[in-house]
Amino acid sequence: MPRKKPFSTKQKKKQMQVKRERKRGEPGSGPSSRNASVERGMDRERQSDTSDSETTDVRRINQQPGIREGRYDPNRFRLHFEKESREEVERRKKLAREKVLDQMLDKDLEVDISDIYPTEKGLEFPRRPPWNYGMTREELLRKEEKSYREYLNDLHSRNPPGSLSHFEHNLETWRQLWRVLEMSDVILLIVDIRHPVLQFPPALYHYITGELQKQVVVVLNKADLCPPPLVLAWTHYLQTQFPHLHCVCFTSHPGQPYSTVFTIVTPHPLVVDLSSWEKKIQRDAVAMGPEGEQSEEGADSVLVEHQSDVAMEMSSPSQELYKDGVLTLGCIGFPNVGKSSVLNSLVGRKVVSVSRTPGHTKYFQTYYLTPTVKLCDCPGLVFPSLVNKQLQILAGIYPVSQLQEPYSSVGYLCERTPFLSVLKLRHPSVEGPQHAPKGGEKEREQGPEHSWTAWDVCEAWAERRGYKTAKAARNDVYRAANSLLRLAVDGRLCLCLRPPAYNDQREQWESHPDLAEIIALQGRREEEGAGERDEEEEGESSSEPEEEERDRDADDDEDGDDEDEGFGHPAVKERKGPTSLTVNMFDVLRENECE
Ligand SMILES: Nc1nc2c(ncn2[C@@H]2O[C@H](COP(=O)(O)OP(=O)(O)OP(=O)(O)O)[C@@H](O)[C@H]2O)c(=O)[nH]1
Repeated sequence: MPRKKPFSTKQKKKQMQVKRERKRGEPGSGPSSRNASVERGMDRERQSDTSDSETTDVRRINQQPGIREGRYDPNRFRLHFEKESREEVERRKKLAREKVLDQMLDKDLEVDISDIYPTEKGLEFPRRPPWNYGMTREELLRKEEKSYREYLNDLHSRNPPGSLSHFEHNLETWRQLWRVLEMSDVILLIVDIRHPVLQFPPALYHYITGELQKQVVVVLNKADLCPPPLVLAWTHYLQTQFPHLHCVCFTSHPGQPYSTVFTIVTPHPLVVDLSSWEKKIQRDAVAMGPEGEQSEEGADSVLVEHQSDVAMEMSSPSQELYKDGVLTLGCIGFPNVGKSSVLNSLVGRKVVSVSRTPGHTKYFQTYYLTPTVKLCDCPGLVFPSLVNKQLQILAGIYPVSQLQEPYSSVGYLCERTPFLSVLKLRHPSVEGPQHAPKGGEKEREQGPEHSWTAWDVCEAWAERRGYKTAKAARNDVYRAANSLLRLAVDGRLCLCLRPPAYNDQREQWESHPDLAEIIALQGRREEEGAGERDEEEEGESSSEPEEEERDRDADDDEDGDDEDEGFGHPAVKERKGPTSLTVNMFDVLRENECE
Protein backbone atom coordinates (compact mmCIF):
# COMPACT_ATOMS: atom_id res chain seq x y z
CA MET A 1 0.00 0.00 0.00
CA PRO A 2 1.47 3.38 -0.93
CA ARG A 3 2.44 5.62 1.97
CA LYS A 4 -0.17 8.20 2.81
CA LYS A 5 0.86 11.68 1.73
CA PRO A 6 1.13 14.16 4.60
CA PHE A 7 -1.72 16.64 4.51
CA SER A 8 -1.60 19.80 6.58
CA THR A 9 -4.58 21.28 8.42
CA LYS A 10 -4.29 24.32 6.23
CA GLN A 11 -4.56 22.26 3.05
CA LYS A 12 -7.50 20.39 4.52
CA LYS A 13 -9.29 23.65 5.32
CA LYS A 14 -8.69 24.95 1.84
CA GLN A 15 -10.05 21.73 0.38
CA MET A 16 -13.18 21.98 2.53
CA GLN A 17 -13.68 25.57 1.46
CA VAL A 18 -13.46 24.68 -2.21
CA LYS A 19 -15.90 21.81 -1.66
CA ARG A 20 -18.40 24.07 0.07
CA GLU A 21 -18.18 26.62 -2.70
CA ARG A 22 -18.60 23.94 -5.33
CA LYS A 23 -21.72 22.74 -3.53
CA ARG A 24 -23.09 26.26 -3.61
CA GLY A 25 -22.44 26.33 -7.34
CA GLU A 26 -19.75 28.99 -7.18
CA PRO A 27 -16.71 27.38 -8.73
CA GLY A 28 -13.66 29.54 -8.30
CA SER A 29 -15.60 32.18 -6.45
CA GLY A 30 -13.91 34.63 -4.06
CA PRO A 31 -12.86 33.75 -0.57
CA SER A 32 -15.00 33.93 2.49
CA SER A 33 -13.82 36.85 4.55
CA ARG A 34 -13.66 34.52 7.54
CA ASN A 35 -11.17 32.12 6.00
CA ALA A 36 -7.79 33.69 6.26
CA SER A 37 -5.83 30.88 4.64
CA VAL A 38 -7.89 31.03 1.48
CA GLU A 39 -7.62 34.79 1.48
CA ARG A 40 -3.89 34.53 1.68
CA GLY A 41 -3.83 32.24 -1.30
CA MET A 42 -5.88 34.71 -3.21
CA ASP A 43 -3.74 37.60 -2.12
CA ARG A 44 -0.69 35.84 -3.43
CA GLU A 45 -2.37 35.36 -6.76
CA ARG A 46 -3.30 39.01 -6.82
CA GLN A 47 0.23 39.96 -6.01
CA SER A 48 1.45 38.32 -9.13
CA ASP A 49 -1.28 39.72 -11.32
CA THR A 50 -0.76 43.41 -10.68
CA SER A 51 2.87 43.83 -9.75
CA ASP A 52 2.07 46.73 -7.50
CA SER A 53 -0.30 48.67 -9.68
CA GLU A 54 -2.00 51.28 -7.60
CA THR A 55 -4.52 52.22 -10.25
CA THR A 56 -5.57 48.61 -10.71
CA ASP A 57 -6.07 48.35 -6.97
CA VAL A 58 -8.20 51.44 -6.80
CA ARG A 59 -10.26 50.31 -9.77
CA ARG A 60 -10.75 46.94 -8.18
CA ILE A 61 -11.95 48.53 -4.96
CA ASN A 62 -14.48 50.70 -6.67
CA GLN A 63 -15.73 47.85 -8.81
CA GLN A 64 -16.10 45.57 -5.81
CA PRO A 65 -19.70 44.48 -6.07
CA GLY A 66 -21.98 44.53 -3.05
CA ILE A 67 -24.13 41.82 -4.51
CA ARG A 68 -22.57 39.14 -6.65
CA GLU A 69 -25.00 37.24 -8.85
CA GLY A 70 -27.82 38.01 -6.50
CA ARG A 71 -25.86 36.93 -3.41
CA TYR A 72 -24.35 39.03 -0.64
CA ASP A 73 -20.61 39.40 -1.14
CA PRO A 74 -18.80 38.66 2.14
CA ASN A 75 -15.68 40.19 0.68
CA ARG A 76 -17.20 43.62 0.38
CA PHE A 77 -15.95 45.01 3.67
CA ARG A 78 -12.65 43.27 4.11
CA LEU A 79 -9.45 45.19 4.81
CA HIS A 80 -7.87 46.25 1.59
CA PHE A 81 -4.27 47.45 1.47
CA GLU A 82 -2.04 48.43 -1.38
CA LYS A 83 0.09 45.53 -2.59
CA GLU A 84 3.83 45.58 -2.28
CA SER A 85 5.94 44.63 -5.28
CA ARG A 86 7.45 41.17 -5.47
CA GLU A 87 10.92 42.78 -5.61
CA GLU A 88 10.31 44.61 -2.34
CA VAL A 89 9.11 41.45 -0.64
CA GLU A 90 12.13 39.52 -1.93
CA ARG A 91 14.49 42.29 -0.84
CA ARG A 92 13.16 42.16 2.71
CA LYS A 93 13.31 38.37 2.81
CA LYS A 94 16.95 38.51 1.81
CA LEU A 95 17.66 41.12 4.43
CA ALA A 96 15.99 39.01 7.09
CA ARG A 97 18.39 36.18 6.23
CA GLU A 98 21.49 38.34 6.17
CA LYS A 99 21.18 41.33 8.49
CA VAL A 100 22.52 40.74 11.97
CA LEU A 101 20.04 41.99 14.56
CA ASP A 102 21.08 45.01 16.57
CA GLN A 103 19.60 45.59 20.02
CA MET A 104 17.98 49.05 20.11
CA LEU A 105 18.36 51.46 22.99
CA ASP A 106 15.45 52.50 25.23
CA LYS A 107 15.62 55.93 23.69
CA ASP A 108 14.89 54.45 20.26
CA LEU A 109 11.45 53.41 21.47
CA GLU A 110 10.39 57.02 21.96
CA VAL A 111 8.02 58.27 19.29
CA ASP A 112 6.56 61.66 18.60
CA ILE A 113 3.21 61.83 16.87
CA SER A 114 4.61 64.25 14.30
CA ASP A 115 7.01 61.51 13.14
CA ILE A 116 4.01 59.34 12.30
CA TYR A 117 1.67 62.04 10.97
CA PRO A 118 3.86 64.97 9.83
CA THR A 119 1.70 68.00 9.13
CA GLU A 120 3.49 68.88 5.91
CA LYS A 121 2.66 65.52 4.32
CA GLY A 122 -1.06 66.30 4.18
CA LEU A 123 -2.07 62.95 5.64
CA GLU A 124 -5.79 63.53 5.43
CA PHE A 125 -8.45 60.85 5.34
CA PRO A 126 -11.21 60.62 2.73
CA ARG A 127 -14.20 62.85 3.44
CA ARG A 128 -17.73 62.42 2.26
CA PRO A 129 -18.46 64.90 -0.55
CA PRO A 130 -21.45 67.24 -0.14
CA TRP A 131 -24.77 65.79 -1.21
CA ASN A 132 -28.48 66.56 -1.16
CA TYR A 133 -31.80 64.76 -1.17
CA GLY A 134 -32.35 65.66 -4.85
CA MET A 135 -29.59 63.22 -5.85
CA THR A 136 -30.29 59.64 -6.85
CA ARG A 137 -28.49 56.83 -5.07
CA GLU A 138 -26.36 56.17 -8.16
CA GLU A 139 -25.40 59.83 -8.43
CA LEU A 140 -24.36 59.88 -4.80
CA LEU A 141 -22.24 56.73 -5.11
CA ARG A 142 -20.57 58.02 -8.27
CA LYS A 143 -19.79 61.31 -6.56
CA GLU A 144 -18.28 59.50 -3.59
CA GLU A 145 -16.14 57.34 -5.83
CA LYS A 146 -14.93 60.34 -7.81
CA SER A 147 -14.11 62.24 -4.64
CA TYR A 148 -12.27 59.20 -3.26
CA ARG A 149 -10.16 58.88 -6.42
CA GLU A 150 -9.27 62.57 -6.18
CA TYR A 151 -8.34 62.08 -2.55
CA LEU A 152 -6.00 59.20 -3.45
CA ASN A 153 -4.43 61.14 -6.32
CA ASP A 154 -3.80 64.10 -4.06
CA LEU A 155 -2.32 61.92 -1.34
CA HIS A 156 0.01 60.19 -3.79
CA SER A 157 1.06 63.40 -5.44
CA ARG A 158 2.38 64.59 -2.09
CA ASN A 159 3.81 61.24 -1.05
CA PRO A 160 5.84 59.21 -3.56
CA PRO A 161 4.92 55.53 -4.07
CA GLY A 162 6.15 53.33 -1.26
CA SER A 163 6.63 56.16 1.24
CA LEU A 164 3.26 55.71 2.94
CA SER A 165 2.45 52.89 5.30
CA HIS A 166 -0.37 50.44 4.67
CA PHE A 167 -3.72 52.19 4.77
CA GLU A 168 -7.30 51.29 4.04
CA HIS A 169 -8.10 51.27 0.34
CA ASN A 170 -11.65 50.01 0.63
CA LEU A 171 -14.05 52.87 0.04
CA GLU A 172 -16.89 50.85 1.59
CA THR A 173 -15.12 50.93 4.95
CA TRP A 174 -14.55 54.68 4.76
CA ARG A 175 -18.25 55.07 4.00
CA GLN A 176 -19.00 53.36 7.28
CA LEU A 177 -16.74 55.71 9.17
CA TRP A 178 -18.57 58.67 7.61
CA ARG A 179 -21.87 57.24 8.72
CA VAL A 180 -20.72 56.50 12.27
CA LEU A 181 -19.23 59.99 12.62
CA GLU A 182 -22.46 61.53 11.36
CA MET A 183 -24.77 59.60 13.64
CA SER A 184 -22.67 59.76 16.84
CA ASP A 185 -22.91 62.52 19.41
CA VAL A 186 -19.68 61.55 21.17
CA ILE A 187 -16.85 59.68 19.49
CA LEU A 188 -14.91 57.05 21.41
CA LEU A 189 -11.62 56.72 19.58
CA ILE A 190 -10.11 53.45 20.79
CA VAL A 191 -6.33 53.03 20.67
CA ASP A 192 -3.89 50.42 21.94
CA ILE A 193 -1.95 51.88 24.87
CA ARG A 194 1.21 50.06 23.75
CA HIS A 195 1.51 52.43 20.78
CA PRO A 196 -1.30 55.00 20.92
CA VAL A 197 0.29 57.52 18.55
CA LEU A 198 0.18 55.05 15.67
CA GLN A 199 -3.58 54.93 15.95
CA PHE A 200 -4.38 58.55 16.65
CA PRO A 201 -4.60 60.46 13.36
CA PRO A 202 -4.54 64.20 14.17
CA ALA A 203 -6.59 64.91 11.02
CA LEU A 204 -9.43 62.87 12.46
CA TYR A 205 -9.27 64.61 15.83
CA HIS A 206 -9.31 68.07 14.20
CA TYR A 207 -12.18 67.09 11.93
CA ILE A 208 -14.35 65.81 14.77
CA THR A 209 -13.65 68.57 17.26
CA GLY A 210 -13.45 71.36 14.66
CA GLU A 211 -15.70 70.70 11.70
CA LEU A 212 -18.21 68.39 13.38
CA GLN A 213 -18.00 70.17 16.76
CA LYS A 214 -18.27 66.89 18.61
CA GLN A 215 -16.46 65.52 21.62
CA VAL A 216 -13.70 62.92 21.27
CA VAL A 217 -12.88 60.53 24.09
CA VAL A 218 -9.71 58.56 23.47
CA VAL A 219 -9.96 55.14 25.11
CA LEU A 220 -6.46 53.90 25.89
CA ASN A 221 -7.30 50.22 25.75
CA LYS A 222 -5.23 47.14 26.69
CA ALA A 223 -3.86 48.94 29.76
CA ASP A 224 -3.12 45.49 31.21
CA LEU A 225 -0.30 45.11 28.66
CA CYS A 226 1.59 48.27 29.51
CA PRO A 227 3.73 49.24 32.53
CA PRO A 228 1.68 51.65 34.71
CA PRO A 229 4.13 54.60 34.56
CA LEU A 230 4.03 54.38 30.79
CA VAL A 231 0.22 54.40 30.80
CA LEU A 232 0.36 57.68 32.71
CA ALA A 233 3.05 59.15 30.50
CA TRP A 234 1.06 58.41 27.32
CA THR A 235 -2.11 59.86 28.84
CA HIS A 236 -0.29 63.02 29.76
CA TYR A 237 1.36 63.29 26.36
CA LEU A 238 -1.92 63.01 24.44
CA GLN A 239 -3.66 65.49 26.69
CA THR A 240 -0.87 67.98 26.20
CA GLN A 241 -0.85 67.58 22.43
CA PHE A 242 -4.65 67.65 22.05
CA PRO A 243 -6.22 69.89 24.69
CA HIS A 244 -9.86 69.07 23.79
CA LEU A 245 -9.27 65.39 24.24
CA HIS A 246 -10.75 63.32 27.06
CA CYS A 247 -8.52 60.39 27.97
CA VAL A 248 -9.82 57.18 29.51
CA CYS A 249 -7.65 54.20 30.41
CA PHE A 250 -9.32 50.88 29.90
CA THR A 251 -8.74 47.18 29.83
CA SER A 252 -11.13 44.58 28.55
CA HIS A 253 -8.88 41.98 30.20
CA PRO A 254 -8.63 43.19 33.78
CA GLY A 255 -6.68 41.36 36.44
CA GLN A 256 -9.65 41.31 38.75
CA PRO A 257 -13.43 41.54 38.53
CA TYR A 258 -14.80 44.54 36.78
CA SER A 259 -15.08 46.75 39.86
CA THR A 260 -12.09 48.85 38.86
CA VAL A 261 -12.09 48.38 35.17
CA PHE A 262 -12.74 51.89 33.96
CA THR A 263 -10.74 54.80 35.28
CA ILE A 264 -11.39 58.32 34.16
CA VAL A 265 -8.03 60.00 34.17
CA THR A 266 -9.30 63.18 32.63
CA PRO A 267 -10.59 65.96 34.91
CA HIS A 268 -13.67 66.19 32.65
CA PRO A 269 -15.60 62.96 33.03
CA LEU A 270 -18.35 62.01 30.66
CA VAL A 271 -21.75 63.29 31.66
CA VAL A 272 -24.21 60.57 30.81
CA ASP A 273 -27.24 59.36 32.74
CA LEU A 274 -26.53 55.70 33.09
CA SER A 275 -28.88 54.90 35.95
CA SER A 276 -30.93 52.46 33.90
CA TRP A 277 -27.72 50.91 32.69
CA GLU A 278 -26.82 50.27 36.31
CA LYS A 279 -30.10 48.47 36.87
CA LYS A 280 -29.74 46.43 33.72
CA ILE A 281 -26.19 45.38 34.61
CA GLN A 282 -27.30 44.40 38.10
CA ARG A 283 -30.14 42.31 36.66
CA ASP A 284 -27.69 40.68 34.27
CA ALA A 285 -25.27 39.93 37.11
CA VAL A 286 -28.06 38.19 39.05
CA ALA A 287 -29.05 36.27 35.94
CA MET A 288 -25.54 34.88 35.63
CA GLY A 289 -25.20 31.25 36.67
CA PRO A 290 -22.74 30.16 39.36
CA GLU A 291 -19.95 29.82 36.80
CA GLY A 292 -20.64 33.16 35.29
CA GLU A 293 -22.79 31.43 32.65
CA GLN A 294 -25.77 33.37 31.52
CA SER A 295 -29.11 31.63 31.97
CA GLU A 296 -31.36 31.45 28.93
CA GLU A 297 -34.14 33.74 30.04
CA GLY A 298 -32.39 35.69 32.79
CA ALA A 299 -30.51 38.65 31.38
CA ASP A 300 -32.09 41.46 29.46
CA SER A 301 -31.68 41.18 25.78
CA VAL A 302 -29.66 43.89 24.10
CA LEU A 303 -31.45 45.73 21.35
CA VAL A 304 -29.29 45.48 18.28
CA GLU A 305 -29.92 47.48 15.13
CA HIS A 306 -28.42 46.14 11.95
CA GLN A 307 -27.76 48.97 9.54
CA SER A 308 -28.98 48.86 5.98
CA ASP A 309 -27.32 50.32 2.89
CA VAL A 310 -30.04 52.95 2.65
CA ALA A 311 -29.33 54.06 6.21
CA MET A 312 -25.68 54.31 5.19
CA GLU A 313 -26.24 56.40 2.15
CA MET A 314 -29.05 58.88 2.56
CA SER A 315 -29.21 60.51 5.92
CA SER A 316 -28.50 63.95 7.05
CA PRO A 317 -25.88 64.49 9.76
CA SER A 318 -27.34 67.75 10.97
CA GLN A 319 -30.75 66.31 11.81
CA GLU A 320 -29.43 63.49 13.88
CA LEU A 321 -27.77 64.90 16.97
CA TYR A 322 -29.38 63.42 20.09
CA LYS A 323 -32.04 62.06 17.73
CA ASP A 324 -35.18 61.05 19.69
CA GLY A 325 -33.40 61.99 22.91
CA VAL A 326 -30.85 59.19 22.44
CA LEU A 327 -27.15 59.81 23.01
CA THR A 328 -25.08 57.86 20.48
CA LEU A 329 -21.50 56.89 21.32
CA GLY A 330 -19.54 55.87 18.23
CA CYS A 331 -16.65 53.42 18.76
CA ILE A 332 -14.05 53.96 16.06
CA GLY A 333 -10.40 53.06 15.73
CA PHE A 334 -7.81 51.01 13.90
CA PRO A 335 -8.30 47.26 13.47
CA ASN A 336 -7.55 45.09 16.48
CA VAL A 337 -7.37 47.88 19.07
CA GLY A 338 -10.25 46.25 20.93
CA LYS A 339 -13.33 48.21 19.81
CA SER A 340 -15.57 45.17 20.00
CA SER A 341 -14.09 44.15 23.36
CA VAL A 342 -14.72 47.63 24.80
CA LEU A 343 -18.26 47.50 23.51
CA ASN A 344 -18.83 44.05 25.04
CA SER A 345 -17.40 45.28 28.36
CA LEU A 346 -19.74 48.25 28.36
CA VAL A 347 -22.77 46.17 27.44
CA GLY A 348 -21.80 43.67 30.12
CA ARG A 349 -21.54 40.58 27.97
CA LYS A 350 -20.64 39.44 24.51
CA VAL A 351 -22.80 41.10 21.90
CA VAL A 352 -20.10 41.48 19.26
CA SER A 353 -17.60 38.84 18.30
CA VAL A 354 -13.95 39.48 19.06
CA SER A 355 -10.99 38.20 17.12
CA ARG A 356 -7.25 38.56 17.23
CA THR A 357 -7.35 38.91 13.44
CA PRO A 358 -7.60 42.55 12.37
CA GLY A 359 -10.53 43.45 10.18
CA HIS A 360 -12.90 41.07 11.94
CA THR A 361 -15.66 43.66 12.35
CA LYS A 362 -17.03 44.16 8.88
CA TYR A 363 -20.16 46.27 9.23
CA PHE A 364 -21.21 48.77 11.85
CA GLN A 365 -24.04 47.95 14.25
CA THR A 366 -25.65 49.73 17.15
CA TYR A 367 -26.51 48.51 20.63
CA TYR A 368 -28.59 50.15 23.33
CA LEU A 369 -26.84 50.47 26.68
CA THR A 370 -29.98 52.03 28.09
CA PRO A 371 -33.10 53.30 26.32
CA THR A 372 -31.33 56.64 25.91
CA VAL A 373 -27.70 55.63 25.36
CA LYS A 374 -26.71 53.84 22.20
CA LEU A 375 -23.31 52.42 21.24
CA CYS A 376 -22.20 52.12 17.66
CA ASP A 377 -19.40 49.74 16.61
CA CYS A 378 -17.47 50.63 13.45
CA PRO A 379 -15.11 48.37 11.47
CA GLY A 380 -11.43 49.09 12.04
CA LEU A 381 -9.86 51.63 9.71
CA VAL A 382 -6.20 52.24 8.93
CA PHE A 383 -5.43 55.88 8.21
CA PRO A 384 -2.51 56.92 6.00
CA SER A 385 0.66 57.56 7.98
CA LEU A 386 4.43 57.22 7.88
CA VAL A 387 4.72 54.52 10.50
CA ASN A 388 7.16 51.75 9.77
CA LYS A 389 5.34 48.91 8.00
CA GLN A 390 6.91 46.26 10.20
CA LEU A 391 5.69 48.11 13.26
CA GLN A 392 2.22 48.30 11.73
CA ILE A 393 2.17 44.53 11.57
CA LEU A 394 3.30 44.22 15.18
CA ALA A 395 0.59 46.69 16.16
CA GLY A 396 -1.91 44.20 14.78
CA ILE A 397 -3.34 46.22 11.96
CA TYR A 398 -2.44 43.74 9.24
CA PRO A 399 -3.68 40.14 9.39
CA VAL A 400 -0.61 38.06 10.19
CA SER A 401 -1.99 35.18 8.16
CA GLN A 402 -1.97 37.31 5.02
CA LEU A 403 1.64 38.39 5.26
CA GLN A 404 3.85 37.30 2.44
CA GLU A 405 6.99 38.14 4.30
CA PRO A 406 6.73 37.97 8.09
CA TYR A 407 10.49 37.78 8.77
CA SER A 408 11.34 41.47 8.67
CA SER A 409 8.66 42.16 11.28
CA VAL A 410 10.18 39.44 13.45
CA GLY A 411 13.52 41.23 13.07
CA TYR A 412 11.97 44.57 14.04
CA LEU A 413 10.43 42.97 17.12
CA CYS A 414 13.60 41.17 18.21
CA GLU A 415 15.69 44.33 17.96
CA ARG A 416 13.35 45.95 20.47
CA THR A 417 12.60 43.15 22.94
CA PRO A 418 14.76 40.75 24.95
CA PHE A 419 13.65 37.89 22.72
CA LEU A 420 16.46 35.54 23.68
CA SER A 421 15.61 35.42 27.35
CA VAL A 422 11.86 35.35 26.75
CA LEU A 423 11.86 32.67 24.08
CA LYS A 424 14.85 30.72 25.44
CA LEU A 425 16.20 30.07 22.00
CA ARG A 426 19.23 28.17 20.95
CA HIS A 427 21.13 29.32 17.91
CA PRO A 428 20.48 27.08 14.89
CA SER A 429 24.22 26.59 14.41
CA VAL A 430 24.50 24.86 17.81
CA GLU A 431 24.22 21.13 17.33
CA GLY A 432 22.86 18.49 19.65
CA PRO A 433 19.46 17.63 21.12
CA GLN A 434 17.13 20.56 21.63
CA HIS A 435 16.24 21.60 25.15
CA ALA A 436 15.72 24.85 26.93
CA PRO A 437 19.04 26.34 28.07
CA LYS A 438 19.35 26.79 31.80
CA GLY A 439 21.73 28.60 34.10
CA GLY A 440 25.33 28.28 32.94
CA GLU A 441 24.26 26.65 29.71
CA LYS A 442 22.49 29.82 28.76
CA GLU A 443 25.63 31.79 28.14
CA ARG A 444 27.23 29.00 26.18
CA GLU A 445 24.29 28.14 23.95
CA GLN A 446 22.83 31.48 23.07
CA GLY A 447 25.72 33.60 24.17
CA PRO A 448 27.46 36.59 22.70
CA GLU A 449 29.48 34.54 20.25
CA HIS A 450 26.33 34.04 18.19
CA SER A 451 24.96 36.77 16.06
CA TRP A 452 21.32 36.41 15.16
CA THR A 453 19.41 37.22 12.02
CA ALA A 454 15.60 37.33 11.94
CA TRP A 455 15.71 34.10 9.98
CA ASP A 456 17.81 32.43 12.71
CA VAL A 457 15.23 33.45 15.31
CA CYS A 458 12.43 31.88 13.25
CA GLU A 459 14.48 28.77 12.61
CA ALA A 460 15.25 28.42 16.32
CA TRP A 461 11.61 29.00 17.31
CA ALA A 462 10.46 26.40 14.74
CA GLU A 463 12.95 23.95 16.23
CA ARG A 464 11.84 24.73 19.77
CA ARG A 465 8.15 24.42 18.94
CA GLY A 466 8.56 21.43 16.63
CA TYR A 467 7.08 23.21 13.61
CA LYS A 468 7.86 21.07 10.59
CA THR A 469 6.90 21.34 6.95
CA ALA A 470 4.46 18.65 5.82
CA LYS A 471 6.48 17.38 2.87
CA ALA A 472 10.14 17.47 3.75
CA ALA A 473 9.79 17.70 7.55
CA ARG A 474 12.15 20.68 7.59
CA ASN A 475 11.78 23.45 10.15
CA ASP A 476 8.70 25.44 9.18
CA VAL A 477 10.21 28.90 9.40
CA TYR A 478 7.18 30.68 7.94
CA ARG A 479 4.92 29.18 10.60
CA ALA A 480 7.41 30.06 13.32
CA ALA A 481 7.52 33.67 12.10
CA ASN A 482 3.72 33.86 12.16
CA SER A 483 3.66 32.40 15.64
CA LEU A 484 6.15 35.00 16.89
CA LEU A 485 4.16 37.83 15.37
CA ARG A 486 0.99 36.58 17.04
CA LEU A 487 2.81 36.50 20.37
CA ALA A 488 3.66 40.15 19.80
CA VAL A 489 0.16 41.19 18.76
CA ASP A 490 -1.31 39.36 21.76
CA GLY A 491 1.15 41.07 24.08
CA ARG A 492 3.01 37.92 25.08
CA LEU A 493 6.23 39.33 23.67
CA CYS A 494 5.33 42.86 24.41
CA LEU A 495 6.61 45.85 22.53
CA CYS A 496 5.56 49.16 24.09
CA LEU A 497 6.55 52.47 22.51
CA ARG A 498 7.18 55.53 24.69
CA PRO A 499 6.36 59.21 24.41
CA PRO A 500 9.22 61.65 23.75
CA ALA A 501 11.57 62.19 26.73
CA TYR A 502 10.04 59.29 28.64
CA ASN A 503 13.40 57.81 29.56
CA ASP A 504 14.65 61.11 30.97
CA GLN A 505 11.45 61.61 32.99
CA ARG A 506 11.03 58.03 34.03
CA GLU A 507 11.54 58.59 37.74
CA GLN A 508 8.83 61.21 37.75
CA TRP A 509 6.34 58.75 36.21
CA GLU A 510 7.39 55.93 38.52
CA SER A 511 6.49 57.98 41.56
CA HIS A 512 3.42 59.72 40.18
CA PRO A 513 0.45 59.95 42.59
CA ASP A 514 -2.01 58.59 39.97
CA LEU A 515 -0.02 55.40 39.61
CA ALA A 516 -2.09 53.53 42.19
CA GLU A 517 -5.23 54.04 40.14
CA ILE A 518 -3.64 52.51 37.06
CA ILE A 519 -2.28 49.61 39.08
CA ALA A 520 -5.77 48.98 40.44
CA LEU A 521 -7.19 49.13 36.93
CA GLN A 522 -4.77 46.48 35.84
CA GLY A 523 -5.45 44.37 38.90
CA ARG A 524 -1.79 44.32 39.88
CA ARG A 525 -0.38 44.46 43.34
CA GLU A 526 1.01 47.88 44.12
CA GLU A 527 4.62 46.76 44.67
CA GLU A 528 4.54 44.93 41.39
CA GLY A 529 3.21 47.82 39.34
CA ALA A 530 4.94 50.91 40.62
CA GLY A 531 8.48 50.22 39.67
CA GLU A 532 7.95 48.77 36.18
CA ARG A 533 9.23 45.31 36.75
CA ASP A 534 12.36 44.88 34.78
CA GLU A 535 11.34 41.93 32.76
CA GLU A 536 8.01 43.49 32.01
CA GLU A 537 9.52 46.72 30.95
CA GLU A 538 11.60 44.78 28.55
CA GLY A 539 8.72 42.88 27.15
CA GLU A 540 8.74 39.69 29.12
CA SER A 541 5.46 38.39 30.42
CA SER A 542 4.67 36.41 33.49
CA SER A 543 4.46 33.01 31.91
CA GLU A 544 6.47 31.53 29.12
CA PRO A 545 5.02 32.07 25.69
CA GLU A 546 6.02 28.63 24.61
CA GLU A 547 3.88 27.09 27.31
CA GLU A 548 0.84 28.99 26.19
CA GLU A 549 1.26 29.34 22.48
CA ARG A 550 -1.25 27.21 20.65
CA ASP A 551 -2.02 26.97 17.04
CA ARG A 552 -5.30 28.56 16.47
CA ASP A 553 -7.09 29.39 13.36
CA ALA A 554 -5.96 32.74 12.13
CA ASP A 555 -9.42 34.25 12.08
CA ASP A 556 -10.69 32.69 15.23
CA ASP A 557 -13.68 34.10 16.97
CA GLU A 558 -12.21 34.23 20.44
CA ASP A 559 -15.42 34.25 22.27
CA GLY A 560 -17.21 31.42 20.56
CA ASP A 561 -17.05 28.15 22.39
CA ASP A 562 -13.35 28.49 22.59
CA GLU A 563 -12.06 27.22 25.88
CA ASP A 564 -8.96 29.20 25.25
CA GLU A 565 -10.62 32.56 25.60
CA GLY A 566 -8.28 35.19 26.91
CA PHE A 567 -5.27 33.26 25.75
CA GLY A 568 -2.08 34.82 26.83
CA HIS A 569 -3.58 37.15 29.37
CA PRO A 570 -3.05 35.72 32.83
CA ALA A 571 -5.43 38.33 34.14
CA VAL A 572 -8.29 36.89 32.19
CA LYS A 573 -7.79 33.46 33.64
CA GLU A 574 -8.22 34.93 37.11
CA ARG A 575 -11.48 36.44 36.04
CA LYS A 576 -12.84 33.07 35.01
CA GLY A 577 -13.09 31.83 38.58
CA PRO A 578 -16.07 32.06 40.90
CA THR A 579 -15.43 35.77 41.16
CA SER A 580 -17.33 36.25 37.95
CA LEU A 581 -20.45 35.84 40.08
CA THR A 582 -19.85 39.25 41.54
CA VAL A 583 -19.18 41.02 38.28
CA ASN A 584 -20.86 44.37 38.34
CA MET A 585 -20.45 45.98 35.00
CA PHE A 586 -21.94 49.25 36.09
CA ASP A 587 -18.76 49.83 37.99
CA VAL A 588 -17.04 50.07 34.66
CA LEU A 589 -17.83 53.75 35.12
CA ARG A 590 -17.87 54.55 38.78
CA GLU A 591 -21.02 56.17 40.06
CA ASN A 592 -19.59 59.52 40.95
CA GLU A 593 -17.97 59.72 37.55
CA CYS A 594 -21.07 59.50 35.44
CA GLU A 595 -23.36 61.93 37.15
N1 LIG B 1 -4.70 42.13 26.71
C1 LIG B 1 -5.79 42.69 26.19
N2 LIG B 1 -6.27 42.24 25.01
C2 LIG B 1 -7.38 42.82 24.52
C3 LIG B 1 -8.05 43.88 25.19
N3 LIG B 1 -9.11 44.27 24.44
C4 LIG B 1 -9.11 43.48 23.34
N4 LIG B 1 -8.07 42.61 23.39
C5 LIG B 1 -7.72 41.60 22.37
O1 LIG B 1 -7.43 42.31 21.16
C6 LIG B 1 -7.89 41.56 20.04
C7 LIG B 1 -8.81 42.42 19.18
O2 LIG B 1 -10.00 42.72 19.92
P1 LIG B 1 -11.33 43.19 19.19
O3 LIG B 1 -12.25 43.67 20.26
O4 LIG B 1 -11.83 42.16 18.23
O5 LIG B 1 -10.76 44.42 18.36
P2 LIG B 1 -11.47 45.33 17.27
O6 LIG B 1 -10.89 46.69 17.42
O7 LIG B 1 -12.96 45.22 17.36
O8 LIG B 1 -10.94 44.65 15.95
P3 LIG B 1 -11.47 44.77 14.42
O9 LIG B 1 -12.64 43.85 14.31
O10 LIG B 1 -10.27 44.30 13.66
O11 LIG B 1 -11.79 46.19 14.11
C8 LIG B 1 -8.56 40.33 20.60
O12 LIG B 1 -7.58 39.31 20.59
C9 LIG B 1 -8.90 40.71 22.03
O13 LIG B 1 -8.95 39.62 22.92
C10 LIG B 1 -7.51 44.33 26.46
O14 LIG B 1 -7.98 45.25 27.12
N5 LIG B 1 -6.38 43.70 26.90
